Amino acid sequence: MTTAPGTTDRPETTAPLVTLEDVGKSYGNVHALRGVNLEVHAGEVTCVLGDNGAGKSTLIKIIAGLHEHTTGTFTVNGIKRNLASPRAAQALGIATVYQDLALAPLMSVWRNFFMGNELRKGLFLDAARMRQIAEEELSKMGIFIGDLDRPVAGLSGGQKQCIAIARAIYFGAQVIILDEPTAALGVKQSGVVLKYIAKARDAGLGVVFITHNPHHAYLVGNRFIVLKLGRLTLDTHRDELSLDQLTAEMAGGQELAELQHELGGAGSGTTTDPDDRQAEPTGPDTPGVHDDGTKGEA
Ligand SMILES: Nc1ncnc2c1ncn2[C@@H]1O[C@H](COP(=O)(O)OP(=O)(O)OP(=O)(O)O)[C@@H](O)[C@H]1O
Repeated sequence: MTTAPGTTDRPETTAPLVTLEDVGKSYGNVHALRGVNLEVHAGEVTCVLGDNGAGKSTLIKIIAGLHEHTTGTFTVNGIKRNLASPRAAQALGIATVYQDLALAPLMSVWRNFFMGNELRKGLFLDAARMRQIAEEELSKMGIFIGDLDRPVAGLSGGQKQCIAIARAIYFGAQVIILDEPTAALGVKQSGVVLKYIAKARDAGLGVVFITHNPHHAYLVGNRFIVLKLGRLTLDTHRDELSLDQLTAEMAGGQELAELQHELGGAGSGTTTDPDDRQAEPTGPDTPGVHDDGTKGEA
């Protein structure tokens, strides 16, 4: 399985590739993001965790050039930006691998690898060169697919994610944003993808890894931010955070504790009447959750 990032060194002497400072985004009167800070450093994985509706997609879309932020500053390589399109983001070395991958299922592996960047020899596609480069690049990343003429539809979800990641790296990404790349995968395939995330990190890219899964995040992450209803509820470095703490944060420690109290009284009928709290058990604290409900040890 993927090894956790080997060092706790923080290469913060290098300037961040991407910085968001106090960034907000509103859709009309819906505040999807407020006051978000985030840094993406070369050779690090920044994990963005959060429940449905937390604002993860909005955050990706700002960095990927799909939406402009409404407040705060967004900086790429030290220059303030408001990216007008995904092409503008790509030109700055920011690549995004979406869940649906934008692969053409019936086309071959090598055609997909070069999709939109085809090599030509005169008027014709230079199929031999594209096939050869795709093979070399995939094997550099330790991805062995066999026959690159086969359509990508026949590949596993993990292999498809890896092709999309390798393609982004080959075409010059410095920052790669991965939108829940393990969400639809089983344990084994998730492991394959996590390995390539670690490889991209070790190759010096700045990786933004969006996920619901704290276990996956903790295997490869250097920095962790948790979003809840558009605000940051956690922003920390790996050496200041245990997996248990990250899991508790994701599970919504306080809410879970409250829910557990409510459900604990289910035998006498579920009620949220505050007067009923007198009947709550006065035994030991809820396992796994501290009084403040956030960073308990399981
Ligand atoms: N185009 C839009 N117009 C209006 N509201 C939007 C739009 N896009 C997102 N929102 C709202 O912004 C908030 C954050 O949504 P967002 O999709 O960024 O969350 P998310 O964390 O990616 O959720 P999920 O994991 O379900 O994709 C939600 O309340 C959502 O309804």
